[in-house]
Amino acid sequence: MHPLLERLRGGLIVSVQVHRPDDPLRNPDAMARMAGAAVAGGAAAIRCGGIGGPDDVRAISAAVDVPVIGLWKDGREGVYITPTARHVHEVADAGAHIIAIDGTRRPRPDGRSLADSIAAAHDRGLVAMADVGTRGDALAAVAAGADVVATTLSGYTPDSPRSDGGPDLDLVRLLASELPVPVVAEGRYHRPDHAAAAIAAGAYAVVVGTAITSPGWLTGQFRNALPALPAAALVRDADRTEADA
Ligand SMILES: CC(=O)N[C@H](C=O)[C@@H](O)[C@H](O)[C@H](O)COP(=O)(O)O
Repeated sequence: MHPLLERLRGGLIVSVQVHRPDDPLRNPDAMARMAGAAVAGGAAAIRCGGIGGPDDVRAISAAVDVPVIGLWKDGREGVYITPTARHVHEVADAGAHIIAIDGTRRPRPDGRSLADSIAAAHDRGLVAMADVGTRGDALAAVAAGADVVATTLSGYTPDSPRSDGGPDLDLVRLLASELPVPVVAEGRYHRPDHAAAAIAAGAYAVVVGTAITSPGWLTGQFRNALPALPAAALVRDADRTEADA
């Protein structure tokens, strides 16, 4: 096993990404500070890049002393997580140690294969993490050379419907019992007991993103726990009369 992966065994990997172009935190320096805070809290590694791509990976790689799993989300449909070998090279140039790559069997925007993208990571001396949605994806990704498999895309691909909004622990359990490479649990681990359950299910490490690094999401959790505001308090500006102004 790659020595870098040894550092992740049993650990919490924190995903530091924004998900919307208009997120107020969409800024490489803000992301680097968020990553620093996660490391101070005990993160074994940082997963980062997302729609910020190489700029965020560069800022975070310079700011933290734990392994950096870099990715670049380019596009919104189909294969968009580090979708081609060109994206792999740019994330590698930005300083990532591990490259997260869409590891599904769907067609890629440049018509090339997952094996090509993994070979690009290996050419740079880096670890290739395949983000999969199903057992079939995972087996194909290992055959294509993936060093580690993550359950990131379970619930986000047409052949992996999301059942209840929670994490896919069944897939973690299945892959951990079958694959010859480490399996990382990722996707909708929103509570500490979810993360513990992932390790108990055989995950090598667990990634938590939204529940730690999205203040907007966290705010919504608290707001939604409060009783609904009375209708009178919900009058919108558009509903006000001139006399109100
Ligand atoms: C499906 C997809 O594009 N997942 C992305 C992959 O990097 C991120 O948007 C997620 O935040 C990340 O996987 C962590 O998951 P969660 O935020 O649920 O803890």
